[in-house]
Amino acid sequence: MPLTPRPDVIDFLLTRRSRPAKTLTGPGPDRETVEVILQAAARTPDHGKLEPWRFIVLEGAALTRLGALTRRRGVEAGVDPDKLDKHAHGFEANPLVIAVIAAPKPSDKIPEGEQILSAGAACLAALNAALASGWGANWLTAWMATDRPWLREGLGLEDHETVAGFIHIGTETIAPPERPRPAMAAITTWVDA
Ligand SMILES: Cc1cc2nc3c(=O)[nH]c(=O)nc-3n(C[C@H](O)[C@H](O)[C@H](O)COP(=O)(O)O)c2cc1C
Repeated sequence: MPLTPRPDVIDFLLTRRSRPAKTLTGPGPDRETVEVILQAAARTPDHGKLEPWRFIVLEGAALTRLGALTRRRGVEAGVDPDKLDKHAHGFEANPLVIAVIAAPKPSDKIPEGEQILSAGAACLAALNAALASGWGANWLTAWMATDRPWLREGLGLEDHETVAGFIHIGTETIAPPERPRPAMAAITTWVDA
């Protein structure tokens, strides 16, 4: 028996569009909504059920603290000052950020690369759940996602952990124009023999 078609979901997937973090403002979603977004993120294909990801929800003073850390550590790390301002501003100006942590587990069977792919899938699921809940959202990384001193001081990550994505969530101020999408024929090969 075929699955029940969900044309509303297909329509969402074919029209979804991130909202740039720099265009988001407060308020952000309430806790109940964030919990639904996290549940959607955790319902992600995960080979071997290792749960190679976890979530850190950042709000209020935590975002102010991470903005200040980004400015301080970025200067130490030699990041371009204009870029640094953009990166810090993303924390300071957005009401809520979910850090999706890639936390690969030791396994003889599941390669670490597959575990990182699963963390990326969790990022997209969180992003799509936020958009589908009516919030502006953007998946960002930048240098902070892999900078050990930033990750240790900012989020208390262990050495094997990195940030697969910072999912910035807030209220949309302007709808972005559509951006060019791939020419499907150029990226698709049909093989029947
Ligand atoms: C892993 C990953 C990291 C990203 N990091 C950044 C980033 O640091 N800065 C940025 O401007 N866009 C970044 N992007 C791009 C945006 O999230 C997004 O692809 C773009 O805004 C268009 O999204 P849309 O296809 O949902 O409209 C990143 C995307 C991915 C998949």
